[in-house]
Amino acid sequence: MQSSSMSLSLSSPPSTIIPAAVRSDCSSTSISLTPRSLRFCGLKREAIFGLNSSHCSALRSVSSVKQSCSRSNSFKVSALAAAENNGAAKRGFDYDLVIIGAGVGGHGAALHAVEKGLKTAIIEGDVVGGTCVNRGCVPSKALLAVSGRMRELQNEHHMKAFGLQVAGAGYDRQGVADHANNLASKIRSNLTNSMKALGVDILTGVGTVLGPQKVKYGKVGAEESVITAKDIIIATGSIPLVPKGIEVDGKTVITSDHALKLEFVPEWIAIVGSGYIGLEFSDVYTALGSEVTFIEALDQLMPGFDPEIGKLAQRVLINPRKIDYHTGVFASKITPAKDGKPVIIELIDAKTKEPKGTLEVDAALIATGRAPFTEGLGLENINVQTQRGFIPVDERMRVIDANGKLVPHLYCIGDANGKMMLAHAASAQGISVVEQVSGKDLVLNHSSVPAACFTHPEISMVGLTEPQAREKGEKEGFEVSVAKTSFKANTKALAENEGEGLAKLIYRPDNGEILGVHIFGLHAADLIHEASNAIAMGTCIQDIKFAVHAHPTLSEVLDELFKAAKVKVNASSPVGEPVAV
Ligand SMILES: Cc1cc2nc3c(=O)[nH]c(=O)nc-3n(C[C@H](O)[C@H](O)[C@H](O)COP(=O)(O)OP(=O)(O)OC[C@H]3O[C@@H](n4cnc5c(N)ncnc54)[C@H](O)[C@@H]3O)c2cc1C
Ligand SMILES: NC(=O)c1ccc[n+]([C@@H]2O[C@H](COP(=O)([O-])OP(=O)(O)OC[C@H]3O[C@@H](n4cnc5c(N)ncnc54)[C@H](O)[C@@H]3O)[C@@H](O)[C@H]2O)c1
Repeated sequence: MQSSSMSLSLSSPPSTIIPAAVRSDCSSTSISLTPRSLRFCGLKREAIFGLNSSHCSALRSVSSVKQSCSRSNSFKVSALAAAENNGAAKRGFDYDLVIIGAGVGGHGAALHAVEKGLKTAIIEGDVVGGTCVNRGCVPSKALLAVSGRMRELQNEHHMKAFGLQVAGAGYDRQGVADHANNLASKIRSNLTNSMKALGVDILTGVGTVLGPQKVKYGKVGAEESVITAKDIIIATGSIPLVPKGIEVDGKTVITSDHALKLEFVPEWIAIVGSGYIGLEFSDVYTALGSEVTFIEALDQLMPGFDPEIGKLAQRVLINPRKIDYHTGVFASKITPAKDGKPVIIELIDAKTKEPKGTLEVDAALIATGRAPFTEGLGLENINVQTQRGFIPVDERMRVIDANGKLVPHLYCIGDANGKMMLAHAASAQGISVVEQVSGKDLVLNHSSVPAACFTHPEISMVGLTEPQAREKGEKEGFEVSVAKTSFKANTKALAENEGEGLAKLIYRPDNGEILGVHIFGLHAADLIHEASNAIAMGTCIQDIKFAVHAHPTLSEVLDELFKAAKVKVNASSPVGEPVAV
């Protein structure tokens, strides 16, 4: 069984390297560069790609915004030129770049490749958009948008506090399901059209790596075509992981693939796993009237989150809702409902494996993690062995073979490499590969990649949890401090009657380096980017605390947070050689 340990905490962040081109672009300059000016100057891509504190000083000087902006214009020109002549690959290959898998990772890589002037093809064996668009982020966020509104309309106390009267809220299940499905279709065609418009060749069928720089594609059993490419990216994603002993019938025992279709709303549903998928669906189901029972193998709910944030989330998202839970237990056997009998779940103690009783429920959602999808990829043709199912890669997403050697010109991004199973991480990894094959060494700093759980309220995070930071501090010999601010003191949150929330900063008091930020509260998923961008750009607390925030906004929660940190007087910024973060 694949464990669910493919969570954020286990990914090993690579060393961060300042790209040579950025170093030299920045060194001849004299004006101050803010995040906003970076964005206007076409440097954003480099900026978000993990420049850490050591790069503060390099980025603080750029010759002139005007000069840099003309650089940005020339990027645009080259993108247009590339779209017009996506027909001439270099050095006798059919393509400069072939991507296998048109999920968000493949899509992000394809668009960037065209911008860089690469003749690009993408091979898709199913539908464009992959998990995120068709069976993941997009439809789930449509359901969560509905659950957020239902929750609000049903909360009489909340409405009364505004002076509002609502006569009772109801929903049409098919209407809700249609909203999710329509959104997925819309985003899928947006993605397809964006690639077509830029001249990416979309090839249909299963892609198989035949050898270095050679791929075949086509329908299994039908005629297949062979193409060559200077570089190949594998972006084949993942599928739901169903532990042994669990029988999924797609009706009463389901995975997220089925749940997103919302074919029925059970009165009582057991959710196996209290990670991202479990939590988000508990928000949806309880808002639509279901009772939920969590079954979680570890000793606490939401084990992947910072423990303090997890505790608060439990107080707000679990305890007051129609949710109960069993922790420290495995669902060892699940039998779907049949012949008038309910779904039967057999529980065992996660440590001793002793039986822990049986549950009878209307439905069970299996949310125990995701397994990488590498079937039919032909990894044996290039001597690559998966590790726990994942394709092994180095920090530059270069594929490593069974002998520990790099496979030339072969990369793997997104869920299939298991570094960070998030849509934006897949896309960012793809962009970093395209930069590399275009001659710029750009390594994604995974510690700067934010994550969010879209419950009501939301949870977001970037970097290390407090226990992880303390462990690192102990090992490397630095002190760790924590600062916190509450949403209760924020005018905008109070105006919205949403004062329940906490932001937590984990940092080094000796030099002001931000190690992690965790937020629970209204719009936490949007608020986290100030912190993640600060980590990516190496902005230290002693600098960011002077940034100005509009009043009254939720962003003032972070303003207060950075101001609450106690960085030692005369702390030197962690400037120096590029370091691993
Ligand atoms: C319910 C749910 C909600 C989620 N919500 C979020 C969220 O809110 N935010 C977030 O960041 N992430 C979220 N995720 C995770 C996110 O969906 C994934 O991290 C992301 O889709 C990974 O992208 P990818 O490109 O690596 O793979 P995928 O999106 O899985 O795409 C892989 C593509 O490759 C194709 N393929 C596979 N093998 C082959 C082959 N041999 N030849 C040709 N094509 C092939 C597949 O058909 C698929 O289209 C969610 C996931 C789920 C399940
Ligand atoms: N908002 C988002 O960004 C978002 C939303 C949904 C999914 N995702 C991505 O999808 C991936 C999969 O999500 P997920 O929630 O399935 O996985 P997860 O790894 O987040 O959580 C799985 C949970 O299941 C528990 N578990 C595993 N096996 C079990 C068993 N047999 N019995 C009981 N409990 C068990 C684990 O301890 C863990 O708490 C995640 O890695 C996440 O990155 C992201």
